[in-house]
Amino acid sequence: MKKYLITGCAGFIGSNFVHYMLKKYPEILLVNLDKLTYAGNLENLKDVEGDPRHVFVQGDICDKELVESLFAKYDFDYVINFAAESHVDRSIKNPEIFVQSNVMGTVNLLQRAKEAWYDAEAKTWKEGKKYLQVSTDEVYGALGAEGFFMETTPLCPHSPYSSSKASADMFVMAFHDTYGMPINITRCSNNYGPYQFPEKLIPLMINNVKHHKQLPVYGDGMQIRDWLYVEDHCKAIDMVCNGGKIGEVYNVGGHNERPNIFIVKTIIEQLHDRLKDDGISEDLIKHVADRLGHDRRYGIDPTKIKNDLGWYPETPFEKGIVLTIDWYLDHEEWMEHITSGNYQKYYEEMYKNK
Ligand SMILES: Cc1cn([C@H]2C[C@H](O)[C@@H](COP(=O)(O)OP(=O)(O)O[C@H]3O[C@H](C)C(=O)[C@H](O)[C@H]3O)O2)c(=O)[nH]c1=O
Repeated sequence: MKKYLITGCAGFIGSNFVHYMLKKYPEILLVNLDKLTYAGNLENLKDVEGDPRHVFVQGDICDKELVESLFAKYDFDYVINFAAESHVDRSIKNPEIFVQSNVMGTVNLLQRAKEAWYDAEAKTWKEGKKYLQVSTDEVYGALGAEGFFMETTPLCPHSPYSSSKASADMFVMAFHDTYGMPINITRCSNNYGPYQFPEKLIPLMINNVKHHKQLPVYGDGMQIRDWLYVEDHCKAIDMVCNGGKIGEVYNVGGHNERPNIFIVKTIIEQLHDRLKDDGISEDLIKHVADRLGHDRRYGIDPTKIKNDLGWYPETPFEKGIVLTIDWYLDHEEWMEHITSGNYQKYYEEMYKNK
C-alpha cells in the first residue's frame, strides 16, 4: 500500500485530490497535513470523514518537529505539496506570509523528506520515493497575444504570489540537482470546480450573481486565463506522481483560454436561465480598478504531459462550468458557512477602494 503525505488538502485542489484518490485506489493511505487557514475547510472533506485511508493532521508545513514526526510514524512513499497561500490579490497586500508558507514551508518539507529518504553514508535514495511540488503557470510571467508557456520557458514571475511559487520551484529543483532528490514539479493553469474559496473569480461571481451583488471586473476584463477543471488536474497529479520521469517539470493546462469578461457573462447567463430571475443581468457588472501588475494572458502548451503520460484535459469548459454552477447551487449551506464571519470583512477591505 502506497503512503502519501499530502499537504493543504482541506483547501480547494487538495480536497478534490483526496476525493479523487480515495475513489480510485481501494488501498492507499493519505496523511493530510493542513493548517486550516481561512481557505482550508474541513467541510470540504465531510464526505470522507471516518474513512481509515485518510488521516487528517492539523498543522503547519513549516513546523520541523511535526513534519519529522509524521515521516517517522508513516514512512511515506510520496510527498505531494498542495499547501500554499494562493491568492494574488492577498499577496499584493501582504507578501510576507507568502514567503513564509510557500518558500519556507516547501524547504522544510524538502529537508524532512531528504532526512527520511536519503542514506548519507551510502549516498543513495531509498527506492520508489518521490516529492511532487504542485505549482502554477504564473511562474512563467505573462504572455502577449501569441504563444504558449512550455516547460522550458524561463521563469519570470511578476506578483509576490508567483515570485514565492517560482522560488519554491527553484528550491525543489535545487534539491534534485544538488542531492539527486527524486522530484517532479507540475505547473497548472487556473483551476475551477467544487470547493473553491469564493475569493477566486468563478465562485466569487457565482455567489455575487445569486445575491444580485455587483460583479467587480478588474480593468477592461480582457485578461485571458486558461481554465482547467479541477478533477482533470487531480488526474494529472496522480499520473505524474506515479509515472512522471524523475526531475521533470510538467505543465498542466486546460487548453481552454477565455477572457475574464466572457467567464462573468457566462455565469450571468447560466444563472439567469437556471434561476429564472430577471434581477440577474449584465447590469450587475462593474468595471473596477485593475489589479496591480496584472498579467494579461496565461496559456499552456500541454503537449509534453500528453506525449509522455497520455494525459489531456477531458472536461470541456462548457461542461465544466455547468457542473461547477450545479455544485454551488446544490451546496448553498457550504457557501453560506464559508462567506459568514471574516469573509465579509475581507470582501469589504479588498474591494472598498475599487
Ligand atoms: C477575484 C477577481 C479576479 N478577477 C480577474 C483577475 C484574473 O485575471 C482572473 C482570475 O483571477 P483569480 O484571482 O481567480 O485567479 P488568478 O489570479 O488568475 O490566479 C489563480 O490561478 C493561478 C493559476 C494560480 O496559481 C493562483 O493560485 C490562482 O489564484 O480574474 C477579476 O476581474 N475580478 C475579481 O474579483
